Amino acid sequence: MSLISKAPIFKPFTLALIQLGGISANKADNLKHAREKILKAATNPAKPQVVVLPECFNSPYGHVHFPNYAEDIEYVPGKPYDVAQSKSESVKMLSSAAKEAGVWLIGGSIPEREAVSDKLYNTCTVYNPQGDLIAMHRKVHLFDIDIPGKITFKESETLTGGTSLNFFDTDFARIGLGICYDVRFPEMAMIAARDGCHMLIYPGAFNLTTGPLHWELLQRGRALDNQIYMSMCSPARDMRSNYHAWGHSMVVDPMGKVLSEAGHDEEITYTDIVPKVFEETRAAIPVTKQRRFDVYPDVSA
Ligand SMILES: O=C(O)CCC(=O)C(=O)O
Repeated sequence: MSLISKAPIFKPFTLALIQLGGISANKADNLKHAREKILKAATNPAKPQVVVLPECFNSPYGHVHFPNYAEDIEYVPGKPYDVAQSKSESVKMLSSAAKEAGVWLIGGSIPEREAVSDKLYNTCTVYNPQGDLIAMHRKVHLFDIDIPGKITFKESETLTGGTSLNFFDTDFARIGLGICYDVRFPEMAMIAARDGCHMLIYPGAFNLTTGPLHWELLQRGRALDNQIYMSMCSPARDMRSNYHAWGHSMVVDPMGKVLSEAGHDEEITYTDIVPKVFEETRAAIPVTKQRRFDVYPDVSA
């Protein structure tokens, strides 16, 4: 018997992705700018219920920066969290912005330092419209790649990978969390879908080598494999910074159709998420009921 609680009934909602620009070495400026954009998104006539920030929104992206920007969050899943006592200035800002905006807020990601172990993580925190911190995801798969002559990146120089898969329930959907490179691991998305998630939302920051080839393909793949909504939110591209993000924040429906795509500058996109497409896709192409676990020896139902 599954220990996972029953997912909420899927109802329509609107999703805002903040493709944040101007991320600098000044954390206070980054937090101020992110806050302004959250409030701007929430007051748009589209009236989004969920607002998302990109990966590493409060610091420049790079393993050398993580130790200098890391914050102590001390969130224990399932336990109430007292934001007023938090040592994290980013958590305080995100909580107050979610409350003021009255939205569910997926707070991109920030470098986190776990005080007890002194380990660093790339961490996403989630807030309800009352400003409570209600979920957290530490990037599980670290971005360690080496494409000769193009890009070498090694998050594991300073970061540790998370050890849990995470989702949260709103009053209109169950939403699974991941961060950027996590999208390359179909097992993670498959487990989230089988745990009842209606949508996956991953803050991310692809680059100019893998972005053009893989950003859309991976999201459409995860969406179609699992007949689920999928979205990734990137920072805007800044050619003056050391890391050039791909941009193109995106939402894909369960048929694999791209519903919205940003360019590469700062922009907020608004997308309506409609349960009908989720239900119709699963009824028309019933792969979720046709799996042959009897012939997949390494995977169990
Ligand atoms: O997988 C990729 O190509 C990019 C991943 C990435 O940028 C990240 O994990 O931050």
